[in-house]
Amino acid sequence: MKSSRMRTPARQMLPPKTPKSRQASKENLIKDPVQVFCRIRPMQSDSDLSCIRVVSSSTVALIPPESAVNYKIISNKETQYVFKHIFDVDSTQHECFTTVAQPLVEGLIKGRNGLLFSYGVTGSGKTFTMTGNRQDRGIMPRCMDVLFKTISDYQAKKYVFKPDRLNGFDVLSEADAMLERQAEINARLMKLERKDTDIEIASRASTDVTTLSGLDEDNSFAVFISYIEIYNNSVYDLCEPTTQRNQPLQTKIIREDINHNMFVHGVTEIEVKSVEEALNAFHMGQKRKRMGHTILNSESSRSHSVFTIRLVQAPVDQMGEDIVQDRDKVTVSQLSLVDLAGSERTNRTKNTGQRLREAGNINNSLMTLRNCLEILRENNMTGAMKKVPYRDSKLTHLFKNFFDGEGQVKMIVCVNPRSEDYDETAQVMKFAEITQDVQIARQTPMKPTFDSGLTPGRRKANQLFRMAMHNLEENGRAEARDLEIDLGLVYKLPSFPDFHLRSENIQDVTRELMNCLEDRIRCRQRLNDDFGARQKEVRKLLYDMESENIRVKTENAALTATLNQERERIKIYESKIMRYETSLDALNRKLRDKDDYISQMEVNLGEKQHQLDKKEHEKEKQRRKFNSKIHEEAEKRNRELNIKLSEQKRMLNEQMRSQEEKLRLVTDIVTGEQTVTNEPVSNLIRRFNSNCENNQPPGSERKARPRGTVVSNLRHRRSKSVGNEKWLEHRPSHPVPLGTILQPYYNAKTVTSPEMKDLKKAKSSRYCLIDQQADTDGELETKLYKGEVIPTTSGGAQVVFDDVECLKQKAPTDSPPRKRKSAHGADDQKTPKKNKSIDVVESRCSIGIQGHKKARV
Ligand SMILES: Nc1ncnc2c1ncn2[C@@H]1O[C@H](COP(=O)(O)OP(=O)(O)OP(=O)(O)O)[C@@H](O)[C@H]1O
Repeated sequence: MKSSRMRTPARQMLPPKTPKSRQASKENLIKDPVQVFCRIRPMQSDSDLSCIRVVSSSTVALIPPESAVNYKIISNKETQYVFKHIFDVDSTQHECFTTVAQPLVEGLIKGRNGLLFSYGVTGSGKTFTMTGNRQDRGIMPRCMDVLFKTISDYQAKKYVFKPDRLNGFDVLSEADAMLERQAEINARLMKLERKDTDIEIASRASTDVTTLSGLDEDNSFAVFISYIEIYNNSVYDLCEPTTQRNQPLQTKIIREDINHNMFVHGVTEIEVKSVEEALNAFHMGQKRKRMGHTILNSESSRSHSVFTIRLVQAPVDQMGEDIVQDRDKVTVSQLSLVDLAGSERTNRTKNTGQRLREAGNINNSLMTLRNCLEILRENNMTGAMKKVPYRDSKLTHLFKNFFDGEGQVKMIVCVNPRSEDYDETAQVMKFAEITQDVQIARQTPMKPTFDSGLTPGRRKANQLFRMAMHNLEENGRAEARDLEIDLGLVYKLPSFPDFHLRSENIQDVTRELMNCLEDRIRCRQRLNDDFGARQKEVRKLLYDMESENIRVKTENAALTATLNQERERIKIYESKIMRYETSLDALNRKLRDKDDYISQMEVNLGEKQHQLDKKEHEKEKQRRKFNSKIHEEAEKRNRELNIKLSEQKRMLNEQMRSQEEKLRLVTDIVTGEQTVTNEPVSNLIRRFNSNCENNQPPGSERKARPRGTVVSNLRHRRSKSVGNEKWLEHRPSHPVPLGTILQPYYNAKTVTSPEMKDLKKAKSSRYCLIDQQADTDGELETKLYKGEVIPTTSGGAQVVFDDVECLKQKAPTDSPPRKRKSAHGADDQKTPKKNKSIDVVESRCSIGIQGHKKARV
C-alpha cells in the first residue's frame, strides 16, 4: 500500500512551530475582532413582558424590569449593546445562515478554519439556531447543503483520504482506496447493515441551495465529520462505534498534534459523500447526546456539543485526473459548530442532584471561557503576555488554536426577551461585549495552485478534451476513442509511390522504385540509428534508475529502521502522555471534588456561624433579661433596706431619746436630792434603772454601767491636747469664731494648706484638722480631727487619726430638757412658783453637763 501522511494546512503555512517564533510571527499578523451576532427568539406567550428593544440592525437595548436584582441601583436605565448584526424575533434561519455561517463555509472551501459557537441562557434558542428542527433547518444542515452543492463535481473517491487518527490524513492510491471500498461493501453485506438514508433526514434536504465561489477546480475534495460532546468536563465521541446497544461511551482525551493543533484523540471521523449521509451521522450522535428536562426548557442540552466538518483537498495531477500523491500538497480545513449548554441560575431552574451537578459543570466551563476571553482581551489591549488558562476546561482547551489565531471565530448570542430572564441576559450581554473586543490573528491564506508547479485549469481542459472525444465517438468517429493528447514521435517509412507497369514506362518506374527504395533504406538506416541511440539512452536510463533504485532502497531500509525506532519511541511517549493525561484528569477530578467539598464546608461553616450568631443573640437577650431582673431586685432590696434603715433610725432616735432621758435623770441624781418635778432622788434612780432595762434592745446583754459619776474617756481629755507635743493645726482660711468657753489651746503651727516639710517629725508630731459645718439643727459644729504624724520609710509622713473633738453651742430654749419639760407640761402647771429658781439652776446645770458631755464625742 502506498500512502503518504499529510499535515493540516494552517500549520503548513505557518513558520516553524517553536513557541517563540510563533509568537514573533503573530505579532506581525493582521488581527480581526471576534464577530458577535445577537439573535432574539420570539416570546413563548403573549402575556410575557419583554425586556429587550431592537434599536437598529446592530443595536439592542436591555430594559431592566422591576423584578431585576439591581433594579433600584440601576435606576431604571436601559443599557444599549452594539453587535455585528441583530436578528430580531422575525428573522429566519436562512437569514441567520447567510449572514453568519455562509462566509465560514466559503472560508472552509478556501482552506481556512472557522469556529462558530452559540451562547446564551437556557431555552434562549441556541440549539434551534445551530440545528433547527424538521420544518426549519438550522445552521449546521444548511452548511452541509451549501458545501456539498459546491464541491459535488470535485469530490474525491471514497477512502482516497484516510484519517490517521492523529489529526492527519493518509492519501491512498486509487487501487488501495478501491480495496477499502470493497471491504466496506463486504462488511455491510456481512452485517446486513442498513445504510439507507434516514427518511426523516432525507426529507429535510433543502432545495434552494446556492453554490459558493472560490473553489479551486483543480483540487479534489473529501468531507469528514465528527460529533463530540463535553459533558461534566469530559469529552465523549457521539459517533463512536459500539458493539452493544446503550453501551456507555468512553471518555476521550484532548491532545496536541505534531503541529501543535489540539484534537480529540481517537475521535471517529466519518467520510460523508452527501448531505444525507452527514445528517444521518449527526442524527445518530444526537440520539446519544445528553438532554434533560428542566423547568426552563423541556429539552435542555446538558452538555456542550461540537459538530466538526473537516474538508480535505489535494490537487489533481498534470493530466487533471488522479490526485497528486504528495503529502505537502494536501490541505485540511475545519469548521466547528459549537452548541454550548445554556448558562442557568440554579435557583430559577430548581435543579437538584444530577441536574444540579451538570449545571455546576456547565457554569464552570462557561466561566473558564469567559476568563480566557477576558485575559485575551487584556493581552490585546495592554500588550501584556498573561497566560490564558485554556487548560482549565476541556471546552477552551479544545479551541485553544482558534483563539491563538488559527481560524476565524464567530459567536451568536441567543436571548430570550422575557423579563424573567433579564438578570441572566444582562450577564450574557456583558460577556458578548467582552468577546467582541478580543482580536484574533488572521489566518494565512492557502497556497495558490500555481505554487505547486501544476498548470491551473488542467482538470477543465482534460474534461473538455474528453467531452470532445465522446462527441466525436457519438458522431461515428470511432478513431476518436484512441486519440491521445500527447502524440509524441511517430516511427514510419516513406510509402511506395503508386505505379502501373507498362512496357513503354518500365524504365522510369524501375528508376522511381529504386529511388524510393533507396530513400526507405536510408530512412530505415536513420531510424535504426535513432532506435539504437534511443535504446542506448533507455538502457543507460534504466541502468541509472536501477542503481538509483538500489541506493534508494538501501536508504529506505535505513530510514524505515529509523522510522520504526521513532515510531516505537513515539508509542512509548504516547502511552506516557496517555498516563499523564489520565492522572491529570484524575487529579482534576479530585480537585473538583475537593472544591465541591470546600464549598460544602463553607456552606456548613456559614450555617454554624449563623447558629453561633443566633446563640450569641439569645445569650445577649438572656443577659439583658437578667440585668433587668437584677436591677429590679436591687431596687426592691434598696426599698426594703431603706424601710429597714428608717426603722432603725427611728429606733436609734428612740434610744437616743431614752439615753437623753437617762442622762437627765443622772444629772438630777448628781446635782441634788430633789428634781424640778419634786421627785425624790431614790425615785429618780429607780426610774433610771427601769429606763435602762426597758431601753435595752431585745437580746442584747449589755452590762449596766455602774451607777455613780460620769465616766470620762482619757483619750478625749483636753489635757492630752495641751501636752508638750508640737501640733500642726490645719484649719480653713477664714474660720468662724468658736465662741465656746473651752477653747482648745495647744502648741501649734497653723496652716491652711499643709506641706510635707511641716509634717516632718522634727517640726510637728501631732496633726489637727479643723472642720466647721452646720449640724442637722443648723447650728455650727466644729470638729477637731486629731492624729499622730508618723514618718514613712520613703521619707514622707503619714497621719494616723486617733481622736475627734467636737465643739458646738446650743440655744437653751431649743435644748431637749426644755422639750422634755414641755412633755411634762401637766406637771409644770402643777409646779408652784416658789420652785422656779430651782428649775433655772437645774436647767443651767443640765446644760452645763450636757454641753460638757456633748462637746466630747
Ligand atoms: N427563533 C426561534 N423561533 C422559534 N422557536 C424558537 C426560536 N428559538 C428557540 N425556539 C424554541 O424554543 C425552545 C427552546 O429552544 P432551544 O432548545 O434551542 O434552547 P437552548 O438555548 O438550546 O436551551 P438549552 O441551553 O437548555 O439547551 C425550542 O422549543 C425551540 O423550538
